[in-house]
Amino acid sequence: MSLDRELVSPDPEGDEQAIESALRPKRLGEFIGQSRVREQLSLVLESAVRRGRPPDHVLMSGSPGLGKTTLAMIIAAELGMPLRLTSGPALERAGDLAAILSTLAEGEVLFIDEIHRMSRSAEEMLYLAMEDFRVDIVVGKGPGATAIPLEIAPFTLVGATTRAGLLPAPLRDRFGFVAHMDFYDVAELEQVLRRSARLLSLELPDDGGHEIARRSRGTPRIANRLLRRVRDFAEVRTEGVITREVAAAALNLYEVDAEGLDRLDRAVLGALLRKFGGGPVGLSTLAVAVGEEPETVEVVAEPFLVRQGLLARTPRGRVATASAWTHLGLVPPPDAVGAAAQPVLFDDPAAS
Ligand SMILES: Nc1ncnc2c1ncn2[C@@H]1O[C@H](COP(=O)(O)OP(=O)(O)OP(=O)(O)O)[C@@H](O)[C@H]1O
Repeated sequence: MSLDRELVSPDPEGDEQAIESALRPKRLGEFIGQSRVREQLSLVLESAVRRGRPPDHVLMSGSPGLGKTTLAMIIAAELGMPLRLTSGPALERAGDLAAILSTLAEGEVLFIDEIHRMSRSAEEMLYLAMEDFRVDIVVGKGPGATAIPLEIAPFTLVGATTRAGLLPAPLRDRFGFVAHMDFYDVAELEQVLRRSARLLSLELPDDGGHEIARRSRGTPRIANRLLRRVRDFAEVRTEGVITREVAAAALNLYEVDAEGLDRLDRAVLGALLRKFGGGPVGLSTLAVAVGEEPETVEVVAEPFLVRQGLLARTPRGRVATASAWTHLGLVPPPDAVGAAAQPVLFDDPAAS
């Protein structure tokens, strides 16, 4: 079945997950943006194919929805190898990982999403597997425990993390290629949207695409999601064409503002300004104030707010910039961090 038919029949509204996966680019040539990562990766892959050997292990870091899973699938496709998917939280015990590693075929690509959330014992097993293609199976407990070495087939590990800083150095150092995925610019997101609109048979004039792209928080997954919400609006309330006005009206309805900030972003900024006078405030306190987990605030909201120059991470805690005050229609205090000032970008545990 062609991709178009798969998407338009019999029930295209039925399964958003299926649509999202159908919209994934399948080969490196279709992958939009991240030009440096694409070029570097294509060299790594091509030389591996020429040598007939699995390429070095690949680590990808970046915010959620920037295309890490998509790229892992592309790596396997470009190598012509199967892909096995798992995630850090699923590898609670070393045995969970051993069960996967011992059944990998030669050259297979193993993708571990959220690799920073793997258990310590699984992590230690992975060191040996990555380096020597071997695992030690421990039999028995206490002083009588014995490690039985088990050869595994040479494979390529692709790890993805939203928080590269949390990966222990011994693990990070075992990756031969590290790809830092950045937020996409508006023109790149317009390209993503044009491609998705074509696959979904939607009419998306350039001005409509531009309006959705600039509200997509630099993230393809959000661009595709907003496109689906705007499509709903266009189909129900208008003739179906996604003009700039239609896109703006739909996104206002879904509480995505002109800069792309959503409810969580505005809640974080609102709490920072109204409850803490613009900061500095620690991450955990801020998270409690908005009723979210610290990790959600830190991984989902903050990177975009920092990039937009609305929030700064400082050694003393999170601070709102002057632009944050104006964005929420408030008057910045005279000592607010200037919007032009460079935010201090580092994570200080003392500030959390
Ligand atoms: N470069 C790209 N070009 C076109 N579409 C893309 C690109 N990157 C991502 N997408 C789209 O965005 C969606 C999300 O991508 P993906 O699931 O790979 O992100 P992710 O970084 O793995 O996110 P998470 O870490 O939250 O799982 C995909 O369905 C895909 O269609």
